[in-house]
Parts: sequence; C-alpha cells; structure tokens
Amino acid sequence: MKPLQISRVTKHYGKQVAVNAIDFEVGQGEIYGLLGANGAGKTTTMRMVLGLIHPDEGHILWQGQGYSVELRRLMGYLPEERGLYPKVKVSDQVLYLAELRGMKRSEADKRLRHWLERFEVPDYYGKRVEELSKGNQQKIQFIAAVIHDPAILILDEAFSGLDPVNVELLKATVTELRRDGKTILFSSHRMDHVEEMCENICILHKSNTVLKGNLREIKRSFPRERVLLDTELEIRGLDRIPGVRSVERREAWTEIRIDKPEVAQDVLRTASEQSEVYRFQIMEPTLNEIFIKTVGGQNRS
Ligand SMILES: Nc1ncnc2c1ncn2[C@@H]1O[C@H](COP(=O)(O)OP(=O)(O)OP(=O)(O)O)[C@@H](O)[C@H]1O
Repeated sequence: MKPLQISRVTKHYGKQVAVNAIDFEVGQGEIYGLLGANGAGKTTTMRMVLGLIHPDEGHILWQGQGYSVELRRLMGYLPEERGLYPKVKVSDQVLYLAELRGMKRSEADKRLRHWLERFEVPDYYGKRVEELSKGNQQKIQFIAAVIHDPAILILDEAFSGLDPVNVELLKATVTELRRDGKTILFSSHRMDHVEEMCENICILHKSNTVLKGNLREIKRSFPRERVLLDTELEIRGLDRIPGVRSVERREAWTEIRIDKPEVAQDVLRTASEQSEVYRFQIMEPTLNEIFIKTVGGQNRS
C-alpha cells in the first residue's frame, strides 16, 4: 500500500461542496499530479493533506496514521499564494520556519546556506525579502518548504512566475527529491510540467474526480487525432479527405487534425500518391489536449 492515502474525502464550505468524495494515493519516490481548472478543489485537497483544514467525510492517512503534530513536521508546503514577510531578513524568516518544524537553529543555518549556494544566491542570506524579485522570493519560499527535509512535499503551482532557467533549476530539484524517496503532491496549470514530472495524475473538475490513473495509460486510452507529415513535395487535397478537421503548414512539417484514428491511413495514402514521404507520425494526445477534452466536455454537460 502506498504511504499517502486519500480516501473518499469530501469538504464543504457552507452549502458549497469544494471537494467531493475524492480518492487517490501517492507512493514514496513519486510525484503525483493534482490537476483541475480554477476552483476545482486542488488547494482545498492540499490543505486537507496538510491538516490545515479537516475533511467532512473520508480520511487521509500517512503510513496508516491520521493527522498529528508530528506528522506536520514531516511535511513541506509551497503554497500558491506566496507568504513571506517583506520586511524580515531571508535568514531570520527561513530559520524561524525551520525551528517551527523542529530543527535546531544551527543545523537549519547550515542547510539554508547549502540551499542558497545550490540556487546560486548565497548573498540573499542577509537581505530583506522585499529586496528580492518575485521569482527569487519564490526560490526562498521553496527553500523554506524543504529545509527540514520533509518526507511529504506539497507543491501548489511551484513554478509559476519563474523564468525558464529557474523553472529548470526547481524542476531538477524536485526530481532529485523524488529520487531521494520523497512523496510529492504537485499541482500545476502547466500541463507540460505535469507531463514531464508525474507518473500518476488526478484531474478534478467542480470538486469531482473526472480522470485518474497512470498518465501513460491515460494517454494510450485517448484516440490519436493528430498526424505530422513531412514530404518532398507539397501535398494537395489533404483538407478534402473525409474526417480531416484541419491542415496547418509549419516550417518543417504539416500538422493534420483528424476526427478518428483510421483517417490517418487516408492521409498517408494521399501523401504517398503525390510525393516521397519523409516523415509520417501519428501523435499521442498531449496532456493539455486530454485536459481540455475532459474538463471542456464536462463543462458542456
Ligand atoms: N475558505 C473558503 N471559503 C469558501 N469557499 C471556498 C474557500 N476556499 C475555497 N472555496 C471554494 O471551494 C472550491 C474549490 O476551491 P480551491 O481553492 O480548492 O480550488 P483550486 O482547484 O485550488 O483553484 P485554483 O486553480 O483557482 O487555485 C471553489 O469553489 C472555491 O470558491
């Protein structure tokens, strides 16, 4: 059994259901993707895992145990809304938070210096938070979330607002934490990040689970409706093939959207009748396409 179990968890705010009977489990050394449109219930779920709010129904267990103060010390949280005190020095703030998690100040100080070096910002140690850019404040908040070496890490939109270099830096760090055996709950609106990092996902929509499982298997279960084609000569009449939805010519290839997978063979036949075919690839749907199809479809119903 995986160490983090979320079972039939429901949460109401007044009459409104924020999370409705959701189930999932996260393994050690796993980054689990919690996805959903705005207001779907992701933050509410994360706050329940953290024990900041409590489920009305269902239960959340870590290694078979319910919430406790000791358990809270095993958790690291990067909230979506960044919450550092602007006037306080980086070192004072992070060391205070580390002590709250049960660390000795001297040990926390060593770890803070290590992380600042690692993020190539050692000179931030004595700066006030307000002197740092938004993205760099986020790096500090990330350090505050991991300084006590938590077993469970909860990352709500961890990479938002970061430049591409810092996104890569944090991505590599999170991947390393997974390798170290951490249990990581990861929420993001950036489907490419989720696709890159998560093995299993759960998509919430209006408080309900609409899709859940192994990402690779989910992708295989969706029809392949996109073809990439590169030919020596330009192909005429692609858009007249029944079942072809759109034809977009790009610099290096043509992208063809089709109604159903079988139409791909008609595309290949038409192309090879007219030219040598350099590349013909039937593409798996991206997570972004799956998300839009799933959540968009639910919106229409
Ligand atoms: N403190 C609260 N009081 C009342 N309703 C709340 C509260 N917090 C969240 N909600 C409601 O619960 C639902 C789920 O919100 P939640 O913040 O969990 O969504 P989310 O998936 O994290 O959204 P986003 O992507 O916008 O951050 C929403 O309808 C929201 O309005």
